[in-house]
Amino acid sequence: RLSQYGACLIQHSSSRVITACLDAQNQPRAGSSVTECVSELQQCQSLHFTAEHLPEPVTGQAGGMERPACILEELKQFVVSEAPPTAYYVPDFISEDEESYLLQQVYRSPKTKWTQLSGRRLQNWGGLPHPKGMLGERLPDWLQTYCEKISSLGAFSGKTANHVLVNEYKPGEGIMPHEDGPLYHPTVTTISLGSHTLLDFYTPLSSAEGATPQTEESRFLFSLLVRPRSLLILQDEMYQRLLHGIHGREQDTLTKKVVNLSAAGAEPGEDLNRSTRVSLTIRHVPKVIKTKLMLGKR
Ligand SMILES: O=C(O)CCC(=O)C(=O)O
Ligand SMILES: [Fe+2]
Repeated sequence: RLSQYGACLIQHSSSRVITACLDAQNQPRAGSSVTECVSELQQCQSLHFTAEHLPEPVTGQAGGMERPACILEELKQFVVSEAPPTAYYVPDFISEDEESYLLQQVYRSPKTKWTQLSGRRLQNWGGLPHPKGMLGERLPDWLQTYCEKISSLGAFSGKTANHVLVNEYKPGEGIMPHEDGPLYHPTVTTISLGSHTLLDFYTPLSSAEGATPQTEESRFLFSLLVRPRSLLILQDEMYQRLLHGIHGREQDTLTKKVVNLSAAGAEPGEDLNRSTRVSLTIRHVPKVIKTKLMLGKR
């Protein structure tokens, strides 16, 4: 379907919806043309079609006013309404069997895939994001499957995720407050394995001159409880403005500052002991330099 804005919405037989020429909020990007939409759709790694497959653009009053459905429709029930726009928390996104399988694959990877950092270790899959473009590397099937599954929810506006960071945190380990930055489509999706954690959110450092020095404590806003097997999706302000981090603790006491307690099936006052948590951070890097090895494949 083509709206008057030139946004494409393709409904697959499998009920997967793919869009092009939409912005991060899934609103039609003003002025996008049919040619642009076709070219964006062709870049969609899971799709192969040409302009012939597209219907004639809808013009005139009658059909023209209609807006394409938001592709995150089925996710709306999972919005964390107490957080700024937009966080989706999906408990039990994967089964226990899938969790064991994914952990098995993570620990089966060659030792050389791990990079030890202070406070965690990580595996990088898909290539190293770079301002000039990422030298794309084919993802292993066990990650590709989940990239496709999450992308089919519309998390990346019709694009398919092509980059995965695997982080491993032992109890007491964490990650400093940071932004994920501009090399990614502004959506981050995370599957948690093995243990819960609290993801903490912070206001950015004020750049105002003469502002009183801000501490991490004064910039802290709230936390999200992420349970094993859950999926977390962050976009809009949650991605673009706030910083996120994980405090290195061995135990978490849940307070009202954890804004998704009920969705995560927890109560204020509860204590949770951390064990080893492995997270899959799944994102889309728009700028990719295709290598010979990738051409003709995905
Ligand atoms: O482990 C997590 O959930 C967060 C990881 C993260 O923030 C990152 O890799 O950028
Ligand atoms: Fe991050």
